[in-house]
Amino acid sequence: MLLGRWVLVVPVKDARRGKTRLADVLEARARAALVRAMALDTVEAVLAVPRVARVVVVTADPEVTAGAAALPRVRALPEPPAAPDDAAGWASLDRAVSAGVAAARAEAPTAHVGVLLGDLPGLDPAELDAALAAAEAHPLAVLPDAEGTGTTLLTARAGTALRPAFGGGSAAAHRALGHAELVLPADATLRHDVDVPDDLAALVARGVGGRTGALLRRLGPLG
Ligand SMILES: Nc1nc2c(ncn2[C@@H]2O[C@H](COP(=O)(O)OP(=O)(O)OP(=O)(O)O)[C@@H](O)[C@H]2O)c(=O)[nH]1
Ligand SMILES: C=C(OP(=O)(O)O)C(=O)O
Repeated sequence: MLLGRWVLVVPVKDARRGKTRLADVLEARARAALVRAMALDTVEAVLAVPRVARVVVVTADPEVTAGAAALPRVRALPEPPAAPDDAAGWASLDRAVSAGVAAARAEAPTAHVGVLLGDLPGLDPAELDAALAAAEAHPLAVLPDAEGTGTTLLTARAGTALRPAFGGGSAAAHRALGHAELVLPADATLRHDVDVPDDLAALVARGVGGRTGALLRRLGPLG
């Protein structure tokens, strides 16, 4: 039985290729471990949201797949095959998101669908619950990241098609595609994805827990 009316799609890049913008402060193995820890912490926070019935994780990463599949109400979907235009930029992320949305719609045709990026390890489930409640007022909605340029959450109500346009400037691109902007304070955990070393430092300063917190404590001072 559905707990809520939402299915959330969480895309996670193969950890061995992820978070390249953290390369100055973390070596490759630590970075891959961080991508995995952040992704699974994000999924666990989503599972704690009463409005969310199920989660679809789209990834080519074997450890994220195994970790996600071990969680209740989570389906791990393999990354769709690459296409020639992937090298040009964000096409592979949009393709992964679209595959996840299609799977969500096939599993639960009457559910609303949300896409949440998989690098929000400090996420407060109550904030996501409130944002999804607000999103229910709109056929399509977008929540910009803390800088206001990217997207952390993209939603489509049941029966409304979702066309993703992730990548640089995606908040404006999603608004142009008809997504109503959700308004949350700039310090909302839902707006704070981890992209660059300063984001990681801010996360540590706020006192992140879970797998990500344990890993960062084990790794010691960054850089
Ligand atoms: N499945 C899938 N997820 C992706 C892909 N590209 C990005 N993501 C995920 O989308 C979210 C936002 O991506 P970014 O912030 O650019 O993360 P990233 O690509 O690991 O970081 P950089 O290498 O620093 O650009 C993260 O959860 C990524 O894991 C992709 O091609 N496939
Ligand atoms: C892909 C995106 O994420 P980021 O800005 O975190 O790279 C986006 O915001 O569309």
